[in-house]
Amino acid sequence: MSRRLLNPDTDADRAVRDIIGDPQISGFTMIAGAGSGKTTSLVKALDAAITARGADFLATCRQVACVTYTEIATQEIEADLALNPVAHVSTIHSFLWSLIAPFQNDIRTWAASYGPRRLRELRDELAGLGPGTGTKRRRELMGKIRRLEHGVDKLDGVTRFRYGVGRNYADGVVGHDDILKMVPELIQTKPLLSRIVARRFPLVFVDESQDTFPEVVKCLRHIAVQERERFCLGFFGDPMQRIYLQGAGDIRLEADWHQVEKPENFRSPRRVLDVINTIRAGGDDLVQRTGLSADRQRDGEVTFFVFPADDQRIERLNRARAWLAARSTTGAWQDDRTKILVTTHRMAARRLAFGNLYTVFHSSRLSDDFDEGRAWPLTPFLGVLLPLATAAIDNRPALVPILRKSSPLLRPETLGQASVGDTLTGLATGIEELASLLTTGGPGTIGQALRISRDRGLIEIDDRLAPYLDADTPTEDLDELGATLTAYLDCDVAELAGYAKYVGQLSAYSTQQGVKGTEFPDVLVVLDDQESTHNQFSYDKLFGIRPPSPTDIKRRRGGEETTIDRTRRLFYVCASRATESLAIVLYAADVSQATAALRHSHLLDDNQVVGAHTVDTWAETP
Ligand SMILES: Nc1ncnc2c1ncn2[C@@H]1O[C@H](COP(=O)(O)OP(=O)(O)OP(=O)(O)O)[C@@H](O)[C@H]1O
Repeated sequence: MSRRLLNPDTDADRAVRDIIGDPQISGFTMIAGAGSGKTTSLVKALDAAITARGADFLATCRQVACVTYTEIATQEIEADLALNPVAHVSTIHSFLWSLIAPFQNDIRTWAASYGPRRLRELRDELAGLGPGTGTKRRRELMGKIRRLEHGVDKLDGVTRFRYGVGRNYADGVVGHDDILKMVPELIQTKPLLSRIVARRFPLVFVDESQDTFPEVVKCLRHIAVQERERFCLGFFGDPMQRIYLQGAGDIRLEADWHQVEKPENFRSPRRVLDVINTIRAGGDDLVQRTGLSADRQRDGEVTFFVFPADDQRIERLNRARAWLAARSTTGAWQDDRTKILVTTHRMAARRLAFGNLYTVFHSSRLSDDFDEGRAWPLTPFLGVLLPLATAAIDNRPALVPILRKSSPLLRPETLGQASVGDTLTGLATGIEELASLLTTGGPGTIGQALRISRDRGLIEIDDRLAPYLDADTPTEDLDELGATLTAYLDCDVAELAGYAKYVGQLSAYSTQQGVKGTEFPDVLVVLDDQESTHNQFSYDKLFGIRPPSPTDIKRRRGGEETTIDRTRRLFYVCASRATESLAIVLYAADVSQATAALRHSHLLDDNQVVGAHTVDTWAETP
């Protein structure tokens, strides 16, 4: 049985079980604070549905659907349910695609109508570009228009549509953005589709409902209203944890829907709970109390640091961690249990020493792929060369399976061309050279590592990169990709290790937006407006260190969301991830002003503020 299912039932769990067994109720919301066990209740609701109706569902090809926000959340919930086939757990995009994929003609008709609509928008945007807009944006738009025109022309010839990240109608690929528009539009205009969805998935539960796209919420609501007695829809979420601007936030109740309360917090120790209740108080009036029995509830540790926003940021953060570890009474702040939350990937890149790689890819079209660890120029390192270098040192038997997949010398058609002994000796030499370059962190460039790998037959170089590997490649007149690749090849190999750890989620660093839904024993939140340069958020404004801008004031007066609201929610998500110890590090232009502002915020009531002097000098104290 899974960890989540082992938790005792709460009143909310019992209420949900009653609701999903009652055909008169077509929906419910469980809107509750951080750590209240919403995901736990969701898993219990799925389990209850499987127990009550699983055999019937299996016999009639029906399932209970659970819609998650991330792929990781999908895997966790599937594991909680031991991959039970009655549950259909998937991200929102996959779920929507599974609803529409059988209706290929409807997809074609929709694309034939949407394509020209989108083309008009793109052409209008291109025509409206001012003389100040760079050629890059102009070219991008022209490329998009060309591809879409071609795609619309080829729609009739597509035999089967499939779902991919980027739209490519000519190849039958319906993109991420299409799915979010197409499925809600089709469901709301074709009554038969609502009926078919309700027939196939009589129960649909949505996790993280606050960040679900409003159009998706609307279309699920439409099914619940149309198919009232055959369908039940449950939303689990917390508006205070909305991270994405386009999220639905609050969910309005239909007349027959129930609101299930869940007032407890099962995650945060006492001091952390006080802090998150204080953060939340500025946004709404939800106050959580602990759901843990007295013998399970701990005090926890909360520490605030205020440091000057100077060039000692990284060193001081390391000193603060060492200082915390030396003082913790619970064994907190060891490397393997600490999570450090920064606002941008760039901040993590600097701290994990891959700042140059970051800069190179962030001035290119591959920036999103870089952040997500799937930029094609780096794939040889992540997939083959770094694992080879590691295996060369401590796991030599692992070398052969890797090489079998990567080395052109070990393909059946090439194997006969040289003696096996010579081939293996050549590969072994290549691995030694590569490992010594990569594991000692150079000195050497990425280009050097790739040349060794190519010349020794460890890998084949991608055709798009190959021309740039040789010294005589002209460096003038490079296009954007050429400039990126040339700069990439010049980066130091030492940068690869930190990058691989970061994208493999093996480092202590995460972005603040990326940790929603998770929890860690020790959480250190870095608040640094200057370094993050993220204009969506401002901790200085949240704490009153900087005044709100005229736009903030105007928006607040108009009842619209401000930077301060967004930042409060982000801060709430971060602080509520800690199960034992929480540290907040605020970097400030004026330390005494920032300390005074923190005191004013009541966050410090029970907690101490530590300054730079303390962490700079403590190690010297005998
Ligand atoms: N009934 C319960 N009794 C004891 N512990 C529980 C109970 N329900 C949940 N927990 C524990 O509380 C923690 C938070 O649970 P969960 O992740 O389900 O909350 P959540 O509301 O989805 O969190 P968040 O919205 O902050 O991501 C987990 O460690 C979970 O095991």
